Amino acid sequence: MHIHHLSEQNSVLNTFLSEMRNIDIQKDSMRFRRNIERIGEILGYEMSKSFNFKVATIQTPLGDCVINEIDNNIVLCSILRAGVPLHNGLLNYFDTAENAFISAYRHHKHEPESFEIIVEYLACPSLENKTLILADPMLATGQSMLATFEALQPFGTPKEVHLACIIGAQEGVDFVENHFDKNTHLWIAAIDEKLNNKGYIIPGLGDAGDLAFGEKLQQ
Ligand SMILES: O=P(O)(O)OC[C@H]1O[C@H](OP(=O)(O)OP(=O)(O)O)[C@H](O)[C@@H]1O
Ligand SMILES: O=c1cc[nH]c(=O)[nH]1
Ligand SMILES: [Mg+2]
Repeated sequence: MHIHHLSEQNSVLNTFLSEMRNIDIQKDSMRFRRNIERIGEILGYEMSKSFNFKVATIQTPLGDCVINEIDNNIVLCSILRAGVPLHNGLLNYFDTAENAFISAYRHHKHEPESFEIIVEYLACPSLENKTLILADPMLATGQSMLATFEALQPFGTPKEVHLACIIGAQEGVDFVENHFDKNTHLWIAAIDEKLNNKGYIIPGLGDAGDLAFGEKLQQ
């Protein structure tokens, strides 16, 4: 797996990450969503450098201009709920991408420490020979990412796969590295130390879906 750990290099990305983690600033859900979206834009920009480009000639008002254009057919798939603002950020830059949505949520069974991943909703175009971007801000155990990828198998074989995340636990990064093809790219803003016994990333930021959209009742 090609791991691109973006906060290894200092940039304005650190400001957005810091605001998302900050227990006071993260209470502003509009800013929290906007920071996810802004990081989505940064992930998209960095990812685009690995795409294929083709030479094209466009006309300006003053003459012909030869430029390199992205030559990938992109399908952007995000995992509900917290993936929605990340999806929007990526779509701000890949504005002609096709789109897929999938629900994958943790269903806590009897003990709070144990959960299973439930996939219920899936809307997806053909993935055959396309560039698939799987977007989810949090990569904790990595199980949602893998469950999503497996649920997408009937829609075709993508030419390349990119995982777009904001914060991952080292354990989740290792998990996707072990379960995805070695040519897969992981674009991730920060890699944190560990998971706690409820599967939350430490230090992480808390529950990204709840911070973005409010707390939900457990089913
Ligand atoms: O790597 P994993 O251990 O699978 O955990 C990561 C998942 O947890 C979060 O979603 P959550 O289940 O909280 O749903 P939500 O976005 O609706 O809050 C997050 O957005 C990922 O989808
Ligand atoms: O730390 C975590 C783990 C999973 N999902 C979140 O939103 N946060
Ligand atoms: Mg959540």
